[in-house]
Amino acid sequence: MSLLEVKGLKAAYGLVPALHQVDFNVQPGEVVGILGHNGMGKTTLLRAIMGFVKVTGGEITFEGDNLKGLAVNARARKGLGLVPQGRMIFPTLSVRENLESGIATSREPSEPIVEEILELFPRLTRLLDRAGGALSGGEQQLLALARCLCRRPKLMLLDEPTEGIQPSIIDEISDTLKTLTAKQDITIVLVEQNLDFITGLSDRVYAISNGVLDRQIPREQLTDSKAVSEFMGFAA
Ligand SMILES: Nc1ncnc2c1ncn2[C@@H]1O[C@H](COP(=O)(O)OP(=O)(O)OP(=O)(O)O)[C@@H](O)[C@H]1O
Repeated sequence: MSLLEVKGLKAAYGLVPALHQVDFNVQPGEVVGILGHNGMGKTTLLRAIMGFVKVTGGEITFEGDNLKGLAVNARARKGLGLVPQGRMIFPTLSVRENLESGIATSREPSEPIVEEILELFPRLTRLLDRAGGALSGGEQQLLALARCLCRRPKLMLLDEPTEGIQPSIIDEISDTLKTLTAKQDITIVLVEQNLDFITGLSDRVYAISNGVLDRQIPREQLTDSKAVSEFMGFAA
C-alpha cells in the first residue's frame, strides 16, 4: 500500500484554480521530488496535503485513510509534517525553545527527543541558546527541519528548503537529509526548483506545470539537466 496517494486533486484560491490535476503516490521510505518553476503550484500542493488549503476535487489518502475533512492538527497526529517555505521558525524563541515547541504537538509527547534529533544537526547544537531570528537563513532552515522532526512525522513535506540559501549550507542540508533517510524510518515529499538538490536526494521525481502533475521524469534523465529542462518544457 502507498503511504500517500493523491488522485485527481484540484484546489483553488476563490475562483482561481491553482491545482488542476495532481496524481502521484509515495511508497513508505521513499524520497519523492516534485520539480517545478515559480507559481506552478508546489506550495499549494503541500499545503493541500497538510490541510491548510481547501481542495475542490479529487482525494488524498494517507496509510489508506481518506484525509477529507481532517483538520491540520489531526493530519499532524496521523504523522504528516510540513516544513514550510520561508521556514516560519519563532524568531524571539531560542533554538532550544523552537525545538521544544515541536515536541509539544508530538505524537509521542513524553519522549526526550531533542537530544536525539540534535545528533543530526551539529551546527544547531552550538547555537542552542541563540534566538531563532539571529540565525542565518541556512541555519533557520536546519532549525525548521529539526523542529519538524521533533514531532516524529512519518511523512515530511519539504517546501523549497534551498530557497535563498548559500550553496555551502545547501550541501549541508542535503547531507543531513541523506543521513536522516539512511538512519530513520521516514518518508519525504520534497518540492523544489533546484535541480541538483532534488535529483541528488530523490528516488523519483515528478514534474509539476501549471497545476498539473501526472508525469514522472524518467530516471535515466535525472542526471542530465538539459534533458530534464526539455522534459518539463522549460527549454527556450
Ligand atoms: N493565497 C493565494 N491567493 C491567491 N492565489 C494564490 C495564493 N497562493 C498562491 N496563489 C496562486 O496559485 C498559483 C500557485 O502558487 P504556489 O505558491 O502554489 O506556486 P509555487 O510553485 O509554490 O511557487 P513558488 O516557487 O514561487 O513558491 C500561483 O498562480 C499563485 O499566484
